[in-house]
Amino acid sequence: MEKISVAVRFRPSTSDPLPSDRQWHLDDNRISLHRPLGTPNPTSSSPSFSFDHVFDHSTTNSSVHQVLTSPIILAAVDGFNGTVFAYGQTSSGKTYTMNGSGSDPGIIQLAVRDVFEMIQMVTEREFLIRVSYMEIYNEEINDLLVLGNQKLPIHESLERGVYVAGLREEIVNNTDQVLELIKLGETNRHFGETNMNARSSRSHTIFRMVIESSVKNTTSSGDVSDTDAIRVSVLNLVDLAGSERIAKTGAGGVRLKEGKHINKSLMVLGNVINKLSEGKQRAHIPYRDSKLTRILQPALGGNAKTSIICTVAPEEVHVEETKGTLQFASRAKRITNCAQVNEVLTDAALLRRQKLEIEELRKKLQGSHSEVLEQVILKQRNDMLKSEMERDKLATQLEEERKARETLENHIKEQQKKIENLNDLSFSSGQTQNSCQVDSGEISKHVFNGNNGVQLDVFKTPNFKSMPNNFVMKRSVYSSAIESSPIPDSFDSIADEDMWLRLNKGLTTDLDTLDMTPFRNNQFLSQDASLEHALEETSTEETSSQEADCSLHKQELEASKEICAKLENECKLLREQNASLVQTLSMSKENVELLTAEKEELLKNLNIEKQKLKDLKDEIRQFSLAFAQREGLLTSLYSKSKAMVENLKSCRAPIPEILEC
Ligand SMILES: Nc1ncnc2c1ncn2[C@@H]1O[C@H](COP(=O)(O)OP(=O)(O)OP(=O)(O)O)[C@@H](O)[C@H]1O
Repeated sequence: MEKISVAVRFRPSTSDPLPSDRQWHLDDNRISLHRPLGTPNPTSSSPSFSFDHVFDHSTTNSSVHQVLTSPIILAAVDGFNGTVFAYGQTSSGKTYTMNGSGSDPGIIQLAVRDVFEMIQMVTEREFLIRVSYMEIYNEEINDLLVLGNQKLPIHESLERGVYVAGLREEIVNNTDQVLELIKLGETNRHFGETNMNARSSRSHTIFRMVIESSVKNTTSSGDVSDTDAIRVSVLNLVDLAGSERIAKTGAGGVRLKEGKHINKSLMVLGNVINKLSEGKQRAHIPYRDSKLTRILQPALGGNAKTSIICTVAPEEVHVEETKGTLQFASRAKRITNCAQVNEVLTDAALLRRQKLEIEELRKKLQGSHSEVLEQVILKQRNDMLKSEMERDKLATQLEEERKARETLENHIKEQQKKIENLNDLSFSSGQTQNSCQVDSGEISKHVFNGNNGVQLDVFKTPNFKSMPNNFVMKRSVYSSAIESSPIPDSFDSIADEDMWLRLNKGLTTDLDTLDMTPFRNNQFLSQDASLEHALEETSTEETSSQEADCSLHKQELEASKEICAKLENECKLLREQNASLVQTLSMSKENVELLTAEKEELLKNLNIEKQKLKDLKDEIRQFSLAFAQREGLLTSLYSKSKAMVENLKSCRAPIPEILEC
């Protein structure tokens, strides 16, 4: 952000001051109006003013340029827009300042010379300079370089901003070429004689230089960098028509009409300056109220470095107009512009940058796609591992269940066997009981008969051999009953039952190996029968309990079978899931391969495009150079031809046919 630079320039007086005259006093950069005898005028209507620069009547154009406009020219060569305009009442020296005289070249000439000198010094860039020259006459835009190219419209576009459509732009290569064009433009410009100025500008003129530059030898790597950008800056050098009082200028007819247009457009300029000087954000600035302000819009509060030279007449007769100019200048001083280097991209560079952007986006897209794929694959792998672990766990559970089932089955088998055995035992014990009853009858019969032979039969060891298993069971029950049996009277050679029990407690022994007393034997037999009965009862209880156990185990087995079936189903599902995951994984891999192939193909195409672009750019550069040369030649030929025609006309010599054509 920078303020507009404002200078005030006093032209030399055209008449000697009278003693009664108020006079402008210049002190450094301050201006104040003094009464006769040099005392400052104390009235508030004539305050003192200060500006960036104040030039007195003796200052040359060259000095003004040095101080005020030279920095703007330098900035324009660097790519900043620049505008210098001269503002002031009629006959105050605007045209003199901008166009100069034979001995004192004006700002325009000096600026043109500076531009070419400066671009010579910038060796690392190549420049293309175009110039145009237009006037706003009676609120119409005319091309000063092409006769008849008049009433040009103002257009606006995003790329070019506000521009005059159809305005001729000449490509120029040196100062002389430009000066020739300016001379040509001057001949087409509207001047008129008024009471105030014998050669009064009746139009606002805008001499414009468009300075384009790019870095020489741009990189061939195809990378887009700052070197691909082209700087395009516009330098406007404006000579405004002067505000005038009709009474003073004595204008009438055409001059009056011109004067009205001039004053109106200057008033709009004043309004724009006023609004801008207020510094209100978002305030409406009436740029569109005149063609002048519309064209100068970037220079007024926009993207440009701007200097205003306010020219004033020192004579007492013009004091009010001078005050008005100084007030205008004071307001303009408050305006802030925001200049920046204007860089544009060539079509080729734009295309290249866009291609790169697309490529970057594509890479990002592919990157993100492959990242997503990788994540999917990772997730699938994790899922697969999880399901495998679950499957293993389930398989282990299944195995355990199987083992448990087998154990249960074995247990059940054992239980069943036991039940069968118990059944057998109860059956056998029934038989044994019967046989015992028969034996005891026989015994009693034999005992009562007193038959020794029979006695021998009676003392025969009972036959338990047919149920050895049952005997073990019987023995255990039997042992508990024996604990309370009385001690036998005599032991002799017969083994005592208690002794036997004490000695053989819990052991399976064949009773056939023992000798027993007949009484004891008999007692044993009767005890045995009761024991058999107890045993039968016990085994019935045990059987029923074991049957209950068995049914419980059966239920458990059924439940276990169900769990097994469930687990098998889950296992099957997991296997299926696993298979589908493997399939998805392989599909993802295929996708990745396809994308990689596509990417490679795109890269190949991109390289081909890059090469094409490079070739195209070379062609464009060559064409531009050839075009510039051709334009230069044509312009100089045109200027020369025109000069010859003028010469011939002045000599009244017949015009050669070739030139007439
Ligand atoms: N600084 C100066 N030194 C010498 N002569 C000057 C100076 N300024 C102006 N003059 C002379 O004053 C006269 C009027 O100047 P000029 O035509 O430049 O005024 P102007 O402001 O352009 O007027 P208009 O608005 O009518 O075109 C001219 O003859 C010019 O040579």
